[in-house]
Amino acid sequence: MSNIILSINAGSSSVKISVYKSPPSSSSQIDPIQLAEAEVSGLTAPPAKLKYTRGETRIKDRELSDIDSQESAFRFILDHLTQDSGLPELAQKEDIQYTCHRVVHGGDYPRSQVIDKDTYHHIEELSDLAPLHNAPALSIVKSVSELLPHAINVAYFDSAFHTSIPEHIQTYPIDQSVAKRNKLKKYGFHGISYDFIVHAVAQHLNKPKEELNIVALHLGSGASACCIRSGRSFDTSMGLTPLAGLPGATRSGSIDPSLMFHFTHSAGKPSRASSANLHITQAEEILNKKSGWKSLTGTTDFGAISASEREEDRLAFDIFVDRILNYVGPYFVKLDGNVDALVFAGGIGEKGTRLREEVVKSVRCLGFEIDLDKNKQSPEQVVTDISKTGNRFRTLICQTDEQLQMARGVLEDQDRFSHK
Ligand SMILES: Nc1ncnc2c1ncn2[C@@H]1O[C@H](COP(=O)(O)OP(=O)(O)O)[C@@H](O)[C@H]1O
Ligand SMILES: CC(=O)OP(=O)(O)O
Ligand SMILES: [Mg+2]
Repeated sequence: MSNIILSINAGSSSVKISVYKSPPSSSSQIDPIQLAEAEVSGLTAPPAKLKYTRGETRIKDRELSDIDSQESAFRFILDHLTQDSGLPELAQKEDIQYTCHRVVHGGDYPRSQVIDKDTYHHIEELSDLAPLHNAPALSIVKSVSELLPHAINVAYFDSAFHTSIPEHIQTYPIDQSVAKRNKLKKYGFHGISYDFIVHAVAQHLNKPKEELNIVALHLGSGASACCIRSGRSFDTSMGLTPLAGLPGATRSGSIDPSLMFHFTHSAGKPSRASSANLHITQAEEILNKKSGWKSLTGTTDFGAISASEREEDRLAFDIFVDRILNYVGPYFVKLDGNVDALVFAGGIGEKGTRLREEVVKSVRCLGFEIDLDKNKQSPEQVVTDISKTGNRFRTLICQTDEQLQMARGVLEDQDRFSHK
Protein backbone atom coordinates (compact mmCIF):
# COMPACT_ATOMS: atom_id res chain seq x y z
CA MET A 1 0.00 0.00 0.00
CA SER A 2 1.35 3.41 -0.89
CA ASN A 3 0.88 5.42 2.27
CA ILE A 4 4.38 6.48 3.18
CA ILE A 5 5.23 10.10 3.94
CA LEU A 6 8.81 11.16 3.22
CA SER A 7 9.62 14.36 5.09
CA ILE A 8 12.66 16.16 3.70
CA ASN A 9 14.50 18.94 5.50
CA ALA A 10 17.21 20.53 3.38
CA GLY A 11 19.28 22.73 5.71
CA SER A 12 22.32 24.73 4.65
CA SER A 13 24.73 22.02 5.86
CA SER A 14 22.57 18.91 6.02
CA VAL A 15 19.66 16.92 4.63
CA LYS A 16 17.44 15.17 7.16
CA ILE A 17 14.77 12.77 5.95
CA SER A 18 12.25 10.96 8.11
CA VAL A 19 9.93 8.19 6.97
CA TYR A 20 6.41 8.00 8.41
CA LYS A 21 3.22 6.04 8.02
CA SER A 22 -0.23 7.17 9.12
CA PRO A 23 -1.50 5.84 12.44
CA PRO A 24 -4.29 3.27 12.07
CA SER A 25 -7.67 5.02 12.05
CA SER A 26 -8.76 2.84 15.00
CA SER A 27 -5.94 4.10 17.28
CA SER A 28 -6.08 7.14 19.53
CA GLN A 29 -2.67 8.28 18.31
CA ILE A 30 -2.86 11.30 16.06
CA ASP A 31 0.82 11.76 15.21
CA PRO A 32 2.35 10.03 12.19
CA ILE A 33 4.39 6.94 13.10
CA GLN A 34 8.09 7.31 12.43
CA LEU A 35 9.69 4.27 10.77
CA ALA A 36 13.19 5.57 10.10
CA GLU A 37 15.30 8.72 10.10
CA ALA A 38 18.36 9.47 7.98
CA GLU A 39 20.65 12.46 8.10
CA VAL A 40 23.54 13.43 5.88
CA SER A 41 25.44 16.23 7.65
CA GLY A 42 28.67 18.10 7.08
CA LEU A 43 27.86 19.29 3.54
CA THR A 44 29.88 22.44 4.33
CA ALA A 45 32.65 20.48 6.15
CA PRO A 46 33.41 17.41 3.98
CA PRO A 47 33.43 14.46 4.10
CA ALA A 48 29.68 14.28 4.56
CA LYS A 49 28.52 11.82 7.22
CA LEU A 50 25.52 9.52 7.45
CA LYS A 51 23.45 8.98 10.56
CA TYR A 52 20.65 6.44 10.29
CA THR A 53 18.15 5.16 12.83
CA ARG A 54 15.51 2.49 12.32
CA GLY A 55 14.30 0.99 15.60
CA GLU A 56 17.35 -0.51 17.25
CA THR A 57 19.41 -0.31 14.05
CA ARG A 58 21.78 2.62 14.14
CA ILE A 59 24.52 3.93 11.89
CA LYS A 60 26.54 6.86 13.22
CA ASP A 61 29.10 9.06 11.48
CA ARG A 62 29.65 6.83 8.44
CA GLU A 63 31.83 8.86 6.09
CA LEU A 64 30.46 9.25 2.56
CA SER A 65 32.42 10.03 -0.55
CA ASP A 66 31.05 12.08 -3.47
CA ILE A 67 28.17 13.55 -1.51
CA ASP A 68 28.62 17.30 -1.69
CA SER A 69 25.17 18.79 -2.24
CA GLN A 70 21.66 18.53 -0.87
CA GLU A 71 20.54 16.81 -4.08
CA SER A 72 23.23 14.10 -4.01
CA ALA A 73 22.47 13.60 -0.29
CA PHE A 74 18.78 13.12 -1.13
CA ARG A 75 19.49 10.55 -3.86
CA PHE A 76 21.84 8.67 -1.54
CA ILE A 77 19.27 8.57 1.29
CA LEU A 78 16.45 7.45 -1.03
CA ASP A 79 18.57 4.51 -2.24
CA HIS A 80 19.57 3.69 1.31
CA LEU A 81 15.93 3.61 2.45
CA THR A 82 14.60 1.49 -0.41
CA GLN A 83 17.50 -0.96 -0.06
CA ASP A 84 17.08 -1.41 3.70
CA SER A 85 15.50 -4.86 4.04
CA GLY A 86 14.43 -3.99 7.59
CA LEU A 87 12.08 -1.34 6.18
CA PRO A 88 9.55 -3.44 4.21
CA GLU A 89 7.01 -0.58 4.26
CA LEU A 90 9.29 1.26 1.83
CA ALA A 91 10.53 -1.56 -0.38
CA GLN A 92 9.87 0.36 -3.57
CA LYS A 93 9.66 3.98 -4.50
CA GLU A 94 5.95 3.65 -5.36
CA ASP A 95 5.24 3.17 -1.64
CA ILE A 96 5.79 6.90 -1.12
CA GLN A 97 2.54 8.85 -1.33
CA TYR A 98 3.63 12.27 -0.05
CA THR A 99 6.97 14.06 0.00
CA CYS A 100 7.13 17.13 2.24
CA HIS A 101 9.82 19.66 1.47
CA ARG A 102 11.11 22.27 3.89
CA VAL A 103 11.34 25.44 1.80
CA VAL A 104 13.00 28.26 3.69
CA HIS A 105 11.65 31.29 1.80
CA GLY A 106 7.98 31.17 0.97
CA GLY A 107 7.41 34.91 0.49
CA ASP A 108 3.84 35.67 1.59
CA TYR A 109 2.54 32.09 1.54
CA PRO A 110 0.80 31.73 4.89
CA ARG A 111 0.64 27.91 4.76
CA SER A 112 1.84 24.81 2.96
CA GLN A 113 1.24 24.39 -0.79
CA VAL A 114 1.15 21.45 -3.16
CA ILE A 115 4.02 22.08 -5.57
CA ASP A 116 2.65 22.53 -9.06
CA LYS A 117 4.28 24.49 -11.89
CA ASP A 118 3.18 27.87 -10.48
CA THR A 119 4.35 27.23 -6.93
CA TYR A 120 7.64 25.83 -8.24
CA HIS A 121 8.31 28.99 -10.24
CA HIS A 122 7.31 31.23 -7.38
CA ILE A 123 9.70 29.43 -5.03
CA GLU A 124 12.37 29.71 -7.72
CA GLU A 125 11.81 33.47 -7.92
CA LEU A 126 12.41 33.69 -4.18
CA SER A 127 15.75 31.85 -4.48
CA ASP A 128 17.73 35.09 -4.58
CA LEU A 129 16.37 35.85 -1.08
CA ALA A 130 17.55 32.53 0.39
CA PRO A 131 20.65 31.71 -1.63
CA LEU A 132 21.76 28.80 0.57
CA HIS A 133 18.35 27.18 0.74
CA ASN A 134 15.61 27.54 -1.87
CA ALA A 135 17.58 26.32 -4.88
CA PRO A 136 18.89 23.20 -3.05
CA ALA A 137 15.34 22.40 -1.87
CA LEU A 138 14.08 22.79 -5.45
CA SER A 139 16.83 20.50 -6.73
CA ILE A 140 15.33 17.84 -4.45
CA VAL A 141 11.79 18.60 -5.69
CA LYS A 142 13.09 18.07 -9.24
CA SER A 143 14.67 14.76 -8.30
CA VAL A 144 11.40 13.67 -6.70
CA SER A 145 9.45 14.45 -9.89
CA GLU A 146 11.97 12.37 -11.82
CA LEU A 147 12.34 9.44 -9.39
CA LEU A 148 8.91 9.42 -7.69
CA PRO A 149 6.52 10.75 -10.34
CA HIS A 150 3.45 9.40 -8.49
CA ALA A 151 4.23 11.23 -5.20
CA ILE A 152 2.47 14.44 -4.16
CA ASN A 153 5.04 17.15 -3.40
CA VAL A 154 4.08 19.57 -0.66
CA ALA A 155 6.13 22.63 0.30
CA TYR A 156 6.26 23.72 3.96
CA PHE A 157 7.64 27.20 4.42
CA ASP A 158 9.96 28.40 7.18
CA SER A 159 8.58 31.89 6.68
CA ALA A 160 4.88 30.97 7.14
CA PHE A 161 5.04 30.90 10.97
CA HIS A 162 6.12 34.55 10.99
CA THR A 163 3.20 35.99 9.00
CA SER A 164 1.78 36.95 12.42
CA ILE A 165 4.57 39.52 13.05
CA PRO A 166 2.90 42.96 13.44
CA GLU A 167 3.38 45.53 10.69
CA HIS A 168 5.57 47.92 12.69
CA ILE A 169 7.99 45.06 13.42
CA GLN A 170 7.97 43.65 9.85
CA THR A 171 8.53 47.04 8.22
CA TYR A 172 12.01 48.39 7.49
CA PRO A 173 12.28 52.18 7.81
CA ILE A 174 13.03 52.79 4.10
CA ASP A 175 11.13 54.37 1.20
CA GLN A 176 7.79 52.56 1.39
CA SER A 177 7.00 52.74 -2.32
CA VAL A 178 10.19 50.79 -3.10
CA ALA A 179 9.64 48.50 -0.10
CA LYS A 180 6.09 47.61 -1.21
CA ARG A 181 7.00 47.18 -4.87
CA ASN A 182 9.93 44.88 -4.13
CA LYS A 183 8.31 43.22 -1.10
CA LEU A 184 11.17 44.29 1.17
CA LYS A 185 10.22 43.41 4.74
CA LYS A 186 11.10 41.07 7.55
CA TYR A 187 9.93 37.53 6.68
CA GLY A 188 11.75 35.43 9.28
CA PHE A 189 12.74 31.75 9.02
CA HIS A 190 13.12 28.49 11.01
CA GLY A 191 9.33 28.72 11.35
CA ILE A 192 8.65 24.98 10.98
CA SER A 193 10.99 24.45 13.92
CA TYR A 194 9.35 27.22 15.98
CA ASP A 195 5.95 25.69 15.25
CA PHE A 196 7.22 22.35 16.59
CA ILE A 197 8.72 24.10 19.64
CA VAL A 198 5.42 25.85 20.48
CA HIS A 199 3.54 22.55 20.25
CA ALA A 200 6.11 20.64 22.37
CA VAL A 201 6.68 23.30 25.04
CA ALA A 202 2.95 23.99 25.48
CA GLN A 203 2.42 20.26 25.99
CA HIS A 204 5.35 20.08 28.42
CA LEU A 205 4.06 23.03 30.47
CA ASN A 206 0.49 21.78 30.19
CA LYS A 207 -0.70 25.08 28.77
CA PRO A 208 -2.84 25.92 25.72
CA LYS A 209 -0.59 27.03 22.85
CA GLU A 210 -2.53 30.32 22.68
CA GLU A 211 -1.25 31.24 26.15
CA LEU A 212 2.40 30.42 25.59
CA ASN A 213 5.03 33.18 25.77
CA ILE A 214 8.60 32.10 25.14
CA VAL A 215 11.97 33.32 23.92
CA ALA A 216 13.10 30.54 21.57
CA LEU A 217 16.57 30.08 20.10
CA HIS A 218 17.05 27.83 17.08
CA LEU A 219 20.84 27.50 16.90
CA GLY A 220 22.15 25.36 14.02
CA SER A 221 24.24 26.07 10.93
CA GLY A 222 21.88 28.97 10.56
CA ALA A 223 20.79 30.49 13.87
CA SER A 224 17.87 32.68 14.88
CA ALA A 225 15.93 33.90 17.89
CA CYS A 226 12.15 34.21 18.07
CA CYS A 227 9.90 36.13 20.40
CA ILE A 228 6.74 34.04 20.67
CA ARG A 229 3.70 35.75 22.17
CA SER A 230 0.44 33.86 22.70
CA GLY A 231 1.88 30.95 20.70
CA ARG A 232 2.57 33.11 17.62
CA SER A 233 5.64 34.82 16.23
CA PHE A 234 5.85 38.42 17.44
CA ASP A 235 9.42 39.11 16.34
CA THR A 236 12.41 37.21 15.03
CA SER A 237 16.05 37.95 14.29
CA MET A 238 16.21 36.88 10.63
CA GLY A 239 14.77 39.32 8.13
CA LEU A 240 14.23 39.73 4.39
CA THR A 241 16.73 36.87 4.07
CA PRO A 242 18.21 34.33 6.52
CA LEU A 243 21.39 36.43 6.66
CA ALA A 244 20.12 38.92 9.25
CA GLY A 245 20.48 38.50 12.99
CA LEU A 246 22.76 35.87 14.50
CA PRO A 247 25.98 34.67 12.83
CA GLY A 248 26.06 31.09 11.53
CA ALA A 249 28.39 28.45 10.08
CA THR A 250 29.27 30.52 7.00
CA ARG A 251 27.05 33.59 7.57
CA SER A 252 28.01 36.89 9.15
CA GLY A 253 24.63 37.70 10.67
CA SER A 254 23.81 41.40 11.08
CA ILE A 255 26.59 43.84 10.34
CA ASP A 256 26.66 47.55 9.55
CA PRO A 257 25.22 47.57 5.98
CA SER A 258 27.96 50.02 4.91
CA LEU A 259 30.70 47.56 5.85
CA MET A 260 30.53 45.68 2.54
CA PHE A 261 31.40 48.75 0.47
CA HIS A 262 34.62 49.06 2.48
CA PHE A 263 35.34 45.32 2.35
CA THR A 264 35.39 45.09 -1.46
CA HIS A 265 34.95 47.47 -4.38
CA SER A 266 32.95 44.88 -6.32
CA ALA A 267 30.23 44.31 -3.73
CA GLY A 268 27.40 44.84 -6.23
CA LYS A 269 28.89 42.78 -9.06
CA PRO A 270 27.45 39.31 -9.77
CA SER A 271 29.28 36.52 -7.97
CA ARG A 272 30.56 33.44 -9.77
CA ALA A 273 27.83 31.46 -8.01
CA SER A 274 25.20 33.34 -10.05
CA SER A 275 23.32 31.43 -12.70
CA ALA A 276 20.29 32.00 -14.92
CA ASN A 277 18.01 31.17 -11.97
CA LEU A 278 20.06 32.57 -9.12
CA HIS A 279 21.28 36.16 -9.02
CA ILE A 280 23.72 36.70 -6.23
CA THR A 281 26.14 39.57 -5.78
CA GLN A 282 29.68 39.24 -4.49
CA ALA A 283 28.57 40.92 -1.26
CA GLU A 284 25.88 38.29 -0.73
CA GLU A 285 28.33 35.51 -1.57
CA ILE A 286 30.88 36.80 0.95
CA LEU A 287 28.36 37.38 3.76
CA ASN A 288 26.43 34.12 3.23
CA LYS A 289 29.19 31.67 2.32
CA LYS A 290 32.53 33.09 3.37
CA SER A 291 31.86 34.54 6.80
CA GLY A 292 30.67 33.24 10.16
CA TRP A 293 32.49 30.45 12.05
CA LYS A 294 34.23 29.28 8.89
CA SER A 295 35.91 32.65 8.32
CA LEU A 296 36.87 33.11 11.97
CA THR A 297 38.10 29.61 12.80
CA GLY A 298 38.44 27.60 9.57
CA THR A 299 35.70 25.16 10.60
CA THR A 300 31.90 25.18 10.55
CA ASP A 301 31.73 22.65 13.39
CA PHE A 302 30.56 24.59 16.43
CA GLY A 303 31.03 21.48 18.59
CA ALA A 304 34.78 21.60 17.85
CA ILE A 305 34.88 25.38 18.37
CA SER A 306 33.20 25.05 21.78
CA ALA A 307 35.69 22.39 22.93
CA SER A 308 38.78 24.29 21.81
CA GLU A 309 41.09 26.62 23.70
CA ARG A 310 42.51 28.24 20.56
CA GLU A 311 42.21 32.02 20.62
CA GLU A 312 40.20 32.23 17.38
CA ASP A 313 37.75 29.57 18.62
CA ARG A 314 37.30 31.38 21.93
CA LEU A 315 36.62 34.60 20.02
CA ALA A 316 33.99 32.89 17.80
CA PHE A 317 32.34 31.37 20.88
CA ASP A 318 32.26 34.72 22.71
CA ILE A 319 30.83 36.47 19.62
CA PHE A 320 27.98 33.95 19.46
CA VAL A 321 27.11 34.38 23.15
CA ASP A 322 27.21 38.16 22.77
CA ARG A 323 24.97 38.21 19.68
CA ILE A 324 22.45 35.84 21.30
CA LEU A 325 22.24 38.24 24.27
CA ASN A 326 21.31 40.98 21.78
CA TYR A 327 17.95 39.22 21.39
CA VAL A 328 17.16 37.52 24.70
CA GLY A 329 16.96 40.77 26.71
CA PRO A 330 14.91 42.73 24.14
CA TYR A 331 12.50 39.82 23.58
CA PHE A 332 12.04 39.45 27.34
CA VAL A 333 11.09 43.15 27.38
CA LYS A 334 8.75 42.77 24.37
CA LEU A 335 6.96 40.02 26.33
CA ASP A 336 6.70 42.44 29.25
CA GLY A 337 8.58 39.95 31.43
CA ASN A 338 5.63 37.59 31.05
CA VAL A 339 7.82 34.69 29.90
CA ASP A 340 7.13 30.98 30.35
CA ALA A 341 10.58 29.83 29.24
CA LEU A 342 13.82 30.41 27.44
CA VAL A 343 14.11 27.53 24.95
CA PHE A 344 17.25 26.16 23.27
CA ALA A 345 16.89 24.11 20.06
CA GLY A 346 18.79 23.19 16.86
CA GLY A 347 22.08 21.27 16.68
CA ILE A 348 24.00 23.79 18.83
CA GLY A 349 21.08 24.61 21.14
CA GLU A 350 20.51 20.92 21.87
CA LYS A 351 24.14 19.76 22.12
CA GLY A 352 26.01 22.91 23.10
CA THR A 353 26.32 22.44 26.87
CA ARG A 354 28.90 25.18 27.28
CA LEU A 355 27.01 27.65 25.11
CA ARG A 356 23.81 27.19 27.13
CA GLU A 357 25.75 27.62 30.35
CA GLU A 358 27.33 30.88 29.19
CA VAL A 359 24.13 32.34 27.74
CA VAL A 360 22.04 31.58 30.80
CA LYS A 361 24.76 32.83 33.14
CA SER A 362 24.69 36.11 31.24
CA VAL A 363 20.91 36.56 31.60
CA ARG A 364 20.69 35.68 35.28
CA CYS A 365 19.70 39.30 36.02
CA LEU A 366 16.40 38.50 34.25
CA GLY A 367 15.74 35.59 36.61
CA PHE A 368 17.03 32.58 34.63
CA GLU A 369 19.31 30.05 36.28
CA ILE A 370 20.20 26.52 35.25
CA ASP A 371 21.20 23.39 37.13
CA LEU A 372 24.73 22.67 35.85
CA ASP A 373 24.33 18.88 36.21
CA LYS A 374 21.01 18.80 34.36
CA ASN A 375 22.57 20.96 31.66
CA LYS A 376 25.38 18.40 31.14
CA GLN A 377 23.15 15.36 30.63
CA SER A 378 22.17 14.43 27.07
CA PRO A 379 18.48 15.26 26.75
CA GLU A 380 16.34 12.16 26.31
CA GLN A 381 12.88 13.73 26.18
CA VAL A 382 11.52 16.02 23.49
CA VAL A 383 11.58 18.80 26.10
CA THR A 384 14.02 18.78 29.02
CA ASP A 385 13.87 21.26 31.88
CA ILE A 386 17.37 22.32 32.93
CA SER A 387 16.30 25.14 35.28
CA LYS A 388 17.54 25.24 38.84
CA THR A 389 14.87 23.83 41.16
CA GLY A 390 12.57 26.59 42.38
CA ASN A 391 13.81 29.05 39.76
CA ARG A 392 11.30 31.68 38.68
CA PHE A 393 11.81 31.23 34.93
CA ARG A 394 12.16 27.92 33.07
CA THR A 395 15.09 27.15 30.80
CA LEU A 396 14.30 24.29 28.44
CA ILE A 397 16.00 22.24 25.75
CA CYS A 398 13.67 21.22 22.95
CA GLN A 399 14.79 18.54 20.50
CA THR A 400 13.15 20.12 17.53
CA ASP A 401 11.88 17.99 14.67
CA GLU A 402 11.00 19.87 11.50
CA GLN A 403 10.32 16.63 9.62
CA LEU A 404 7.69 15.54 12.16
CA GLN A 405 6.03 18.96 12.09
CA MET A 406 5.69 18.74 8.29
CA ALA A 407 4.35 15.15 8.42
CA ARG A 408 1.76 16.26 11.00
CA GLY A 409 0.72 18.91 8.50
CA VAL A 410 0.16 16.25 5.84
CA LEU A 411 -2.16 14.27 8.11
CA GLU A 412 -4.08 17.45 9.01
CA ASP A 413 -4.35 18.79 5.47
CA GLN A 414 -4.70 15.66 3.34
CA ASP A 415 -8.14 16.71 2.11
CA ARG A 416 -6.82 20.05 0.89
CA PHE A 417 -3.98 18.32 -0.99
CA SER A 418 -6.00 15.59 -2.63
CA HIS A 419 -8.54 18.13 -4.00
CA LYS A 420 -5.81 20.03 -5.81
N1 LIG B 1 28.40 18.87 20.85
C1 LIG B 1 28.11 19.96 20.14
N2 LIG B 1 28.21 21.18 20.69
C2 LIG B 1 27.91 22.29 19.99
N3 LIG B 1 27.50 22.26 18.71
C3 LIG B 1 27.38 21.07 18.11
C4 LIG B 1 27.68 19.86 18.77
N4 LIG B 1 27.45 18.83 17.90
C5 LIG B 1 27.05 19.39 16.74
N5 LIG B 1 27.00 20.74 16.86
C6 LIG B 1 26.69 21.73 15.81
O1 LIG B 1 25.35 21.75 15.37
C7 LIG B 1 25.33 22.40 14.09
C8 LIG B 1 24.36 21.72 13.16
O2 LIG B 1 23.06 21.95 13.64
P1 LIG B 1 21.78 21.54 12.79
O3 LIG B 1 20.62 22.18 13.46
O4 LIG B 1 21.74 20.07 12.65
O5 LIG B 1 22.15 22.22 11.39
P2 LIG B 1 21.35 22.57 10.10
O6 LIG B 1 21.25 24.05 10.14
O7 LIG B 1 22.14 22.05 8.96
O8 LIG B 1 19.99 21.93 10.21
C9 LIG B 1 26.76 22.36 13.56
O9 LIG B 1 27.35 23.64 13.67
C10 LIG B 1 27.44 21.40 14.52
O10 LIG B 1 28.77 21.67 14.65
C1 LIG C 1 16.85 29.32 7.71
C2 LIG C 1 18.15 28.65 7.96
O1 LIG C 1 19.13 29.32 8.15
O2 LIG C 1 18.14 27.30 8.01
P1 LIG C 1 19.38 26.32 8.40
O3 LIG C 1 19.77 26.69 9.78
O4 LIG C 1 18.78 24.94 8.31
O5 LIG C 1 20.47 26.57 7.42
MG1 LIG D 1 18.27 23.13 10.38
